[in-house]
Amino acid sequence: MLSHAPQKPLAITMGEPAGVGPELITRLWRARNEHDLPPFVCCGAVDALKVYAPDIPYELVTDVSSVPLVFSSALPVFDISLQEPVQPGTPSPSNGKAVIAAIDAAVAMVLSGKVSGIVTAPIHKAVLYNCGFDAPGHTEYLARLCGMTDDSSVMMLAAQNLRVVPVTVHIALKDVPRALTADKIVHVGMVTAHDLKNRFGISNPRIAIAALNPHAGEDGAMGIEEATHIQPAVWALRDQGINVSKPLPADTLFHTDARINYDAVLCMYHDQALIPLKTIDFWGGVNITLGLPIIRTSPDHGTALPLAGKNTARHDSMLAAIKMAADMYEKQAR
Ligand SMILES: NC(=O)c1ccc[n+]([C@@H]2O[C@H](COP(=O)([O-])OP(=O)(O)OC[C@H]3O[C@@H](n4cnc5c(N)ncnc54)[C@H](O)[C@@H]3O)[C@@H](O)[C@H]2O)c1
Ligand SMILES: N[C@H](C(=O)O)[C@H](O)COP(=O)(O)O
Repeated sequence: MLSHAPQKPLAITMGEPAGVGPELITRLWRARNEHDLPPFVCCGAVDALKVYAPDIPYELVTDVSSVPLVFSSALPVFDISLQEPVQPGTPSPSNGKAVIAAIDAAVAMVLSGKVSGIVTAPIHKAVLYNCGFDAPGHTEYLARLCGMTDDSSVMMLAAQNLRVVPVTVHIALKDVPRALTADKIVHVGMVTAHDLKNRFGISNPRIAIAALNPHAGEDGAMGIEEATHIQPAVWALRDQGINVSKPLPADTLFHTDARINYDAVLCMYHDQALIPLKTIDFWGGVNITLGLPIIRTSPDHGTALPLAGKNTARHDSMLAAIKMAADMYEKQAR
């Protein structure tokens, strides 16, 4: 790890302590040299980490500037106490506040320039909702912590040869048509084009637009949203110089040859985007929040509660999320 010694660290939030997050963080600290990982600090409860990896050295840090030095010999932890002991696989609502506090701490570190970006381990959303967390997920909560409105950040998931951006995210399917306004599609398209240029180095991003309805509405016979909202958004984005397609039938957008034609697809709802992505590369997929003044990545999987503590959960996606955050920071610093 000497090659990374002077590098600004990343902050990794522990996520749900009863899920697979803490186990993956400790496992990747052990494998830091094998994967040539940049230094990172875990924002979370050292007691949770010890449940999964009692045998590794930990060092509690309050001053993040020590992290690069500590990292080679111990896992640096910005410790946040839990209310209750961790039982792998069984989240405790009493620990919800600590889960949120870990995210708050990591964001404070990145906003003050002490870390280069944040990687978030998965949270158990239903548990957090029950203890007062009123954002749908990290994506919106991070916007709020950055002083922006919830709907200003944009979710993108990236895997090998595919990037998908859901325009509507964590809402019931029945509410999608109402939520899908031309303004929203334009906002998501503008943020996506901007960040593909500035954070991913794609000078003229090609953005495919998925239709909402079968056969892109079949001239109105199978739905009108293409004509009323999606096509007007396409015109508005083109007026801004953004390279977007017309609304395309979603069923033929994701096969191998189709994927060559674009750098990202704007999808109209959560599963239209995430099913192809997680089918093509569940293990390697990374969730990135666009539109923020900070770098944030995350594995594309959730808490996988039944696997927690068994040491069988795969770490590929968490590893890819760490590497992507480091790459994004390097690109930005150039
Ligand atoms: N970024 C996030 O915080 C985030 C992302 C997705 C889901 N979640 C939350 O996670 C919870 C569970 O959601 P879910 O069941 O839909 O998705 P999940 O990803 O936790 O699990 C889906 C399936 O994939 C498997 N899986 C997940 N991660 C794995 C890994 N690392 N290795 C091997 N197998 C793995 C699980 O065992 C399960 O069969 C929900 O509360 C959801 O809100 C959080
Ligand atoms: N929609 C994502 C998924 O299913 O993988 C996930 O819930 C991420 O949400 P946040 O990153 O906003 O927590």
